[in-house]
Amino acid sequence: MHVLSVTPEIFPLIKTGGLADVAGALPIALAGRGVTIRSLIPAYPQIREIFRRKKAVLQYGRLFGGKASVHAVEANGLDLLALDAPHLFDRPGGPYGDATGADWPDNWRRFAALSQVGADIAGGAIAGYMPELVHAHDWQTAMAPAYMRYGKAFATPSVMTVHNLAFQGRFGAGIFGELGLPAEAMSLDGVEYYGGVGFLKAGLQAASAITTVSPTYAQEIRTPTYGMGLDGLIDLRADDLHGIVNGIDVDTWNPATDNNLAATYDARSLKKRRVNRLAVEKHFGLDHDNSPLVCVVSRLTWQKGVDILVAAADGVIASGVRLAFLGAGDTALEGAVLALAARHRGRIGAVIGYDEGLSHLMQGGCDAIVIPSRFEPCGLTQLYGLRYGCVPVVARTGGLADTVIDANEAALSAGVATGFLFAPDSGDALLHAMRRVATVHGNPAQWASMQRQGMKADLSWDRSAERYVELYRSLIARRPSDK
Ligand SMILES: Nc1ncnc2c1ncn2[C@@H]1O[C@H](COP(=O)(O)OP(=O)(O)O[C@H]2O[C@H](CO)[C@@H](O)[C@H](O)[C@H]2O)[C@@H](O)[C@H]1O
Repeated sequence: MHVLSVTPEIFPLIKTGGLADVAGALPIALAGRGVTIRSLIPAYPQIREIFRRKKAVLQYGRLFGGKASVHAVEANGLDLLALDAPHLFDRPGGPYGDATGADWPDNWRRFAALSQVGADIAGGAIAGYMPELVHAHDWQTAMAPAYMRYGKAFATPSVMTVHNLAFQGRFGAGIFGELGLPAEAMSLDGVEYYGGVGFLKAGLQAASAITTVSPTYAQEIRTPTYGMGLDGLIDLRADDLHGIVNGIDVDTWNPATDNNLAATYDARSLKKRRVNRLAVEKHFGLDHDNSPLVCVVSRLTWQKGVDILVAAADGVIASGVRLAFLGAGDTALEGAVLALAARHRGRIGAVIGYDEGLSHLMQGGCDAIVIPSRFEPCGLTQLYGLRYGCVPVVARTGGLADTVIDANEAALSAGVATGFLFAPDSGDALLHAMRRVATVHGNPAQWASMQRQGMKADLSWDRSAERYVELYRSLIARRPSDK
């Protein structure tokens, strides 16, 4: 089975969040199951470096305002098709904005171009390569199914995965003329969205199937509370909606072999985590004591609810817990976290920035990881936490609710608890959960048993990979007229 994945990020080459982890892991997880995935990604500066001398497999005299070409290259075990369009992608800064974090004003053009090329490839634009299905990720590539629908590849099935409904790619109606779509596409069942153009909306409408990254979130987004304006459309497509929980790369995230740790360990040698804890304490300027050390590794945005934790922090510290923050994002939230650390010297530490290695050390050294998200499609950091014996303390929402077993009395006595759940969007509930953390942590045998229980969980891609294969297979088997 040949699948073209169209993605704006792919781990380990370019990552701003969890989408990259998933786009990077799926091709490898599916390779042993008879599915060959090629990934089309923009040639950002760091990607350009790896294909310098490769011949183009596809060329455009003009693609959204400039010359472009597609280059096939293998890197890190991934089969990549890099879209080199220097006028769109060869810029300093991040994939979506400049160094200050401000979005590029032509993002609609950049990601329409990526999607258009995906649809062209689906239509046979690369000699000798004809994908049987296209898999798009989030708004940045959501126009691929739309371009397919109105172009040559109208009969090729497509999957639209929602990693984050909060980013929808909404633009003014004025861009429509430049998208190169037929006039009829500017309609309710096309790309039109509240009078403008909606990229994600267009993808959700056009794709043969929609997936999101956990069963609970798949149900949540059919409701106004979580649907962010798209619930009506998603609910209409409920028969084509699938919730497939993310796996993790259990080789990259393995405490027994992880080079980022001061000491490696496994479920039988949990005591060695102390060495990592000491390293975290040093790095964050925290007191050395036996109180629970709880970390945050997160983008600092409204979604992640870190502001709720900041507001409840005085109470959290009073309950005897220490906090270590690693995150970047909203400037105001970054400032609030730094101010908190200054106010609770020794009890709260903060590093503002993105540091993959440090995130591993924190999972390997902290006692728990707190994730107070307002909504969470799946969440990966709680899965890394489970794998590393860093007990997840999570809001009961989306994928967090699907992957953590709360340490209530019944679960504790049955020995099946793996973490702590609390009602989302509530500082009181969060504080109560932290108090429970402090209590259970005070019983080392019980705590260690929870850690081991989490470490036993199967977090690999095995089961979910099988579900993607089944979905791909069923879509490919459908007649085009059933689409
Ligand atoms: N400052 C920092 N330094 C180092 N590493 C950092 C970091 N901040 C975040 N990370 C890392 O980035 C990734 C974030 O993954 P998440 O699943 O938490 O969220 P994200 O919201 O980006 O992804 C969206 O897509 C994913 C994938 O489908 C869904 O799991 C999720 O719910 C959805 O919101 C993790 O690998 C984490 O370790």
